[in-house]
Amino acid sequence: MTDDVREPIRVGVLGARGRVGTEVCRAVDAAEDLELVAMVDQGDWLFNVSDAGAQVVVDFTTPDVVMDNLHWCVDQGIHAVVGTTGFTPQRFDRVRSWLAHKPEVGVLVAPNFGIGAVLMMQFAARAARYFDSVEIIEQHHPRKLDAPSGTAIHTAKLVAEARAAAGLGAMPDATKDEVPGARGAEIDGVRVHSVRSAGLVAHQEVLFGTTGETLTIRHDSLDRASFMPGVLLGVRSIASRPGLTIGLDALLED
Ligand SMILES: NC(=O)C1=CN([C@@H]2O[C@H](COP(=O)(O)OP(=O)(O)OC[C@H]3O[C@@H](n4cnc5c(N)ncnc54)[C@H](OP(=O)(O)O)[C@@H]3O)[C@@H](O)[C@H]2O)C=CC1
Ligand SMILES: O=C(O)C1=N[C@H](C(=O)O)C[C@H](O)C1
Repeated sequence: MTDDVREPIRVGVLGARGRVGTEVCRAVDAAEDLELVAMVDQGDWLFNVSDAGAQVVVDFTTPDVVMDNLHWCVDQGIHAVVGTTGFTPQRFDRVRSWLAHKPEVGVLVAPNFGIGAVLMMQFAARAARYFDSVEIIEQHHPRKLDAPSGTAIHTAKLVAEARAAAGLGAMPDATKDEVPGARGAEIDGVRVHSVRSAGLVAHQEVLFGTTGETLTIRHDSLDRASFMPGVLLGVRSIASRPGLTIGLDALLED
């Protein structure tokens, strides 16, 4: 009989002193099958991560530094689980080009690691074909750097794809006179409204309307602990998923 005792996965955290990074360090530290080997924040030496033998990096930093971090991880052959926002189709293409030289490396970029948020996006995509109108209202804490949120942008893209596949055209809207910004930002033809207020964490409503009825799909992250089951799932899965994975959806179906 052999003992099936696996070595813990060695994890480095980038953005370790940030709001989410702090929570990630706590969650990794508390997991018996994971070992927190490096905590790196602004001004720290990135090579601490490779020196510590990290197998997986978790990045919750800022949109302006995440690409350099990710490029470094791929070059080092370290898998990456990324929650930082700011990803565009062009950025994803760059990540794919780096991975072409390191086909064994896995990178997961998820706009939202909350399981409820993933379901909210899936439900919104499913509902989209049945409604003439849809608008997204995202609400976040006031220290957030980007607007709209990555989750709102991703939701808008999913909804727009579903509407296009169903042959739906432009949404009804008679607005002629508009104070700039009053109708929100337009992402792939979907209006997105961003609220920033003290007291909030991360919240989103997708509001659908058609003749005589509306449907509101709402998700609330009331605590950053809500992102941790998704982050840990990513950390445990990414080594067996070489290449680029976008969104948590595929991992939830494994
Ligand atoms: N996908 C998801 O589920 C979620 C994604 N997010 C996203 O994660 C990101 C971080 O959010 P949040 O934790 O609230 O932000 P914070 O500003 O609290 O944390 C970011 C941290 O990264 C640090 N940092 C800056 N540059 C570097 C660098 N080069 N190397 C390492 N660390 C660095 C910052 O330091 P300093 O403050 O000194 O600049 C800060 O401590 C955002 O893009 C946010 O939208 C957030 C929640 C969930
Ligand atoms: O900055 C945040 O807080 C969050 N960022 C992500 C986003 O932009 O969608 C995920 C979540 O909304 C929290």
